[in-house]
Amino acid sequence: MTSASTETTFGAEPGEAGFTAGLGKRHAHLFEEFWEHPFLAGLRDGTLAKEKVLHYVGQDNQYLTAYLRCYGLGMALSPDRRWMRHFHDSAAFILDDETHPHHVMCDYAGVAYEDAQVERLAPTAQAYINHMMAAGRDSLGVLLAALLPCPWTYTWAGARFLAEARPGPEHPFYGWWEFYGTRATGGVTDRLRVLVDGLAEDAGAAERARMERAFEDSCHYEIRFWEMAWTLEDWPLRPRPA
Ligand SMILES: Cc1ncc(CN)c(N)n1
Repeated sequence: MTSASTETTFGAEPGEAGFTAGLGKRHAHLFEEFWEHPFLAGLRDGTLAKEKVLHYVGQDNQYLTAYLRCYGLGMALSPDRRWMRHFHDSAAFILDDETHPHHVMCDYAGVAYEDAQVERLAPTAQAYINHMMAAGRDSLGVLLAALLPCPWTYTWAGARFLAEARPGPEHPFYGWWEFYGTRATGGVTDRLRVLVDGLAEDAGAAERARMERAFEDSCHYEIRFWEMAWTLEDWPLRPRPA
């Protein structure tokens, strides 16, 4: 990508005819599946079992740590300082702001944030992380396409729930929905979409196809991440004969 096109892709709104708009249309069914998953339904109606919430928080903290490492890969692939500024600011958002939804969940479960942390990754969280890290060994476009469903699915669901249900502060997960559903957090998705659109414009057909596959796989992983928390997924061993 040239620095001239970098200039035009920072800070704008994603276009309706851009690459990511097409991704959103072609993979809309995955967003719906994400929305309908019982874990997210439980976040909507406030009935989630506390142990599922805590399983999610422990795994998600590790996931976001790995996501930050992917920003490090992005930093290494950055063609100029504007891109570096993007990764720097995005990392600060995760480190300083995105701990808030986890605190909301820990309050719900009545457990201190520090006590909700785990070291061992569940299979699905590990697989999602491996997928993002592999994308970081491809190109900046493939990396960012793999990273895009993370903010996009959550901010899309957050805005939808706030608009449809208008939850109040008495809702047990109000702070979680409020965080992901506000326009400020939605801006994270918009900025990333603009960057991916710019990279896709400059990419050849083969790279664009890898970008789409990386995006689609991450959408699947987002749904599986709910499933991991819902089923308390671990590394089970089959019972061995005595
Ligand atoms: C797995 C996952 N995906 C997305 C988000 C929202 N950034 C998150 N916290 N965790």
